Amino acid sequence: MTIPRTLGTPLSPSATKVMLLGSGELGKEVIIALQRLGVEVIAVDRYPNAPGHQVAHRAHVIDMTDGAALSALIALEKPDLVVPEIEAIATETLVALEDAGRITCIPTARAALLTMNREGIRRLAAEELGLPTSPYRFASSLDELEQACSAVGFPCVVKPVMSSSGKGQSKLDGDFDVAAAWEHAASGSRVDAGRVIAEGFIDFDYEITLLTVRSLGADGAVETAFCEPIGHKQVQGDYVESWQPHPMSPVALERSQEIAHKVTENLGGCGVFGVELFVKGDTVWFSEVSPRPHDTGMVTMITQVQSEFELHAKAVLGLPVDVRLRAPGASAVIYGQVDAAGIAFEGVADALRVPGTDLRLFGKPESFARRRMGVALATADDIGTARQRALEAAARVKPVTR
Ligand SMILES: Nc1ncnc2c1ncn2[C@@H]1O[C@H](COP(=O)(O)OP(=O)(O)OP(=O)(O)O)[C@@H](O)[C@H]1O
Ligand SMILES: NCC(=O)N[C@@H]1O[C@H](COP(=O)([O-])[O-])[C@@H](O)[C@H]1O
Ligand SMILES: [Mg+2]
Repeated sequence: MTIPRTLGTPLSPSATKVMLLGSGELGKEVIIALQRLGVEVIAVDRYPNAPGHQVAHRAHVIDMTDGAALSALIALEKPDLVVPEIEAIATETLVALEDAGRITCIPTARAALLTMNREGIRRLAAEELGLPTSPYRFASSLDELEQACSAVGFPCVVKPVMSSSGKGQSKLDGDFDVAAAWEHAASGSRVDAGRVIAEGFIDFDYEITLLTVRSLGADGAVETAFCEPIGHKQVQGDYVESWQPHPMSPVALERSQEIAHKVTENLGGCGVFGVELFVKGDTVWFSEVSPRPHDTGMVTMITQVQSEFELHAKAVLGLPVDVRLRAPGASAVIYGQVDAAGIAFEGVADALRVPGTDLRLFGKPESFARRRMGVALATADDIGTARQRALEAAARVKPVTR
């Protein structure tokens, strides 16, 4: 791992160049944080005018799952750091380039490869690291899925091995649901691997994202820091609300940090990781991990001294980080609600009249009813009030067609 420890001037021969692979709402904020440090940023996504494209020095549109196209773009731009922002990338190409010493991938190319596919990260966590997870089986056909579901038992959750934000995911209450779940998984997979995971349903009290930051200390050794736990609510596998700090028993917090430490240490490198955990009483299960800022972590834009995006930008550049909470707060998602290009947002002023609130509108060129187009943020003295404020602000923003 080679992390640049001096920073140059953008658009000059001394520039420190960072390439984001994926430039959605999360990448946009990482780019803004990097720009503030005078980093030259190259934003890549699968479609033009992605949110991060709009704030970067240069933008490229490629199919990031095409290894040859990815390799050619990296050869053209020669970034000091390659920062994956989504999972659907030709990660084997990243591993090959990193092995050949041609790139430094954040946090590591192996982390990007393992977390792209649920099978990679689940087998690592459960079988190699011995972390507690839901029972699981993998299946590559409807027959295999039927056997997998009866092995893990009902209710269970079926997901494509390659998908995110709940796409292609179903909860099954009995064996009558299996064929529909197989079909749904095929439609929601981001790369058609024809493979799914069946997981036993965990009846948790609550779920959290534990943002875990690996950064370099003064002696050059990697240090691990944990943000306050983020609680969240998911609908159909997609986050709709998050808040920080989520109250936890000392034992559950300690177990969560132990799990997060083990998995992030194994994945290695520097940067922010979003460790997803299910909690019931003092029992904690590992669910999955993003080796990058997490959607539920958008709340940190209002709650923390340094948001998860600033933490990521600093950590990947080998700079010190500060994970302190500033105030309790919450986030609520603003969905597109309409299917149209170039939508407008009414009610923004009304939304910002809710005390303690702020907004992010991502600037996605095309809206879909269930596409995340923005987020409302709120602080308050307690998370209950912060959640109400964020929900109220989000509800006041009305996407309309123009
Ligand atoms: N085994 C399970 N038991 C109970 N609930 C589950 C289980 N698996 C998933 N869920 C619920 O579905 C949500 C989404 O699942 P998961 O994180 O695996 O999907 P994802 O598509 O990777 O989402 P994202 O990319 O947004 O993290 C979880 O946060 C949780 O609320
Ligand atoms: N759970 C992962 C996640 O939230 N990823 C974020 O969503 C964008 C894709 O949005 P889109 O599907 O609307 O283009 C990604 O680029 C990333 O910022
Ligand atoms: Mg998840």
